[in-house]
Amino acid sequence: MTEASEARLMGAVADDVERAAEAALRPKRLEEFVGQPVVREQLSLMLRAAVARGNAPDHVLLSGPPGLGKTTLAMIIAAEIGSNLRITSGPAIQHAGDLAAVLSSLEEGEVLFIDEIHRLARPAEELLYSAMEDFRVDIVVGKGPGASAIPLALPPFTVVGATTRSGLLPAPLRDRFGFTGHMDFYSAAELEQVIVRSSRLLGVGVAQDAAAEIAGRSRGTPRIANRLLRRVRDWAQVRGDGTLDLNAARSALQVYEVDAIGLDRLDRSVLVALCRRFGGGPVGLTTLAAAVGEESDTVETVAEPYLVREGLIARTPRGRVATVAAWEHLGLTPPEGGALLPGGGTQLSTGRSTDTLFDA
Ligand SMILES: Nc1ncnc2c1ncn2[C@@H]1O[C@H](COP(=O)(O)OP(=O)(O)OP(=O)(O)O)[C@@H](O)[C@H]1O
Repeated sequence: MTEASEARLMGAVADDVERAAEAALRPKRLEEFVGQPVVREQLSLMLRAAVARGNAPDHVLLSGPPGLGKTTLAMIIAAEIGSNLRITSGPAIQHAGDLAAVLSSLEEGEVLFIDEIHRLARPAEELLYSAMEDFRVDIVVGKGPGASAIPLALPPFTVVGATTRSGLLPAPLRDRFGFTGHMDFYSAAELEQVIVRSSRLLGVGVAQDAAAEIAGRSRGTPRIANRLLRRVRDWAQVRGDGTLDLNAARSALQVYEVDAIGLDRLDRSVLVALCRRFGGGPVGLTTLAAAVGEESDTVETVAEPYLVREGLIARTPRGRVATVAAWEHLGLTPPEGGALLPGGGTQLSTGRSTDTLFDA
């Protein structure tokens, strides 16, 4: 085995370990789900009403950045209505036939979770329209002029779609969801609750100030909060006395290069490239992503929403721009008369939902 393939294999094993660790920490019921009070209340009402009527609930669309709990909520929806969850994703369905196979195997009342639904291939997306609206699909048999469509009735079921890019969903698909939940970044207090709950499940105690420290550096994201908690636990076990205290939290986060406001390597390399290489911008997303050696999609969906929310960068019609706060965060002096937004861009850091940012 070459070094590169060995490294890939190790990466895949590490991913599996992380996924298993994540799965163990997922809340199973709505009442255990921390934060997102609006989505939680709306969903709770809808699910209870559907259960009381004995119907499959309306289709649900969940939108927001990665790691905020969309998959977890899909699992909770199935659990709350006492049904099965079937999981697939937009990129996994390349042909309408793939989707037809999934749909025709659904049983009454099941929940079909389609992750990254904005990445469904167009023919599959069109097939989904009739499946969602009329619980029917037309299976096309043969090709060319001799092709015919055989209608197939489906039992009632519920689609839960998840997307990091709701702006990319075509209107006819978006309209077929009876409920849309916009997931926002979590507050530090909510993340603290997530961390305390997870540490209980991991069988370790975490000091309140350590939980607050981890929460403050988790980029508003429970997945990151749980991941950092596990790294702090590693540090405490290997270099400390096993106690998850403030010293362990700070030391571990330093080792893992998570800075005081939670920016990680990718976030910082985006900021550094923007300020140092492009003089603060404006610069196009593709150029910026190439400069940090990442896919545009990764920069746009993983790094950017949080940097925008923190008022460190702004999206303008001419490209991405570093704000005064970004230069200050990197310990650099902003250029005189550069393309900086007034007020360090802080006007973008308040009151805007993540969805607006994505759709901007
Ligand atoms: N509200 C919450 N309360 C407690 N833990 C949560 C909550 N939301 C998410 N988590 C934890 O964060 C992890 C990531 O959540 P999940 O996989 O549901 O995110 P996602 O939005 O589906 O991400 P992606 O879009 O990347 O698939 C899960 O392991 C879960 O334990």
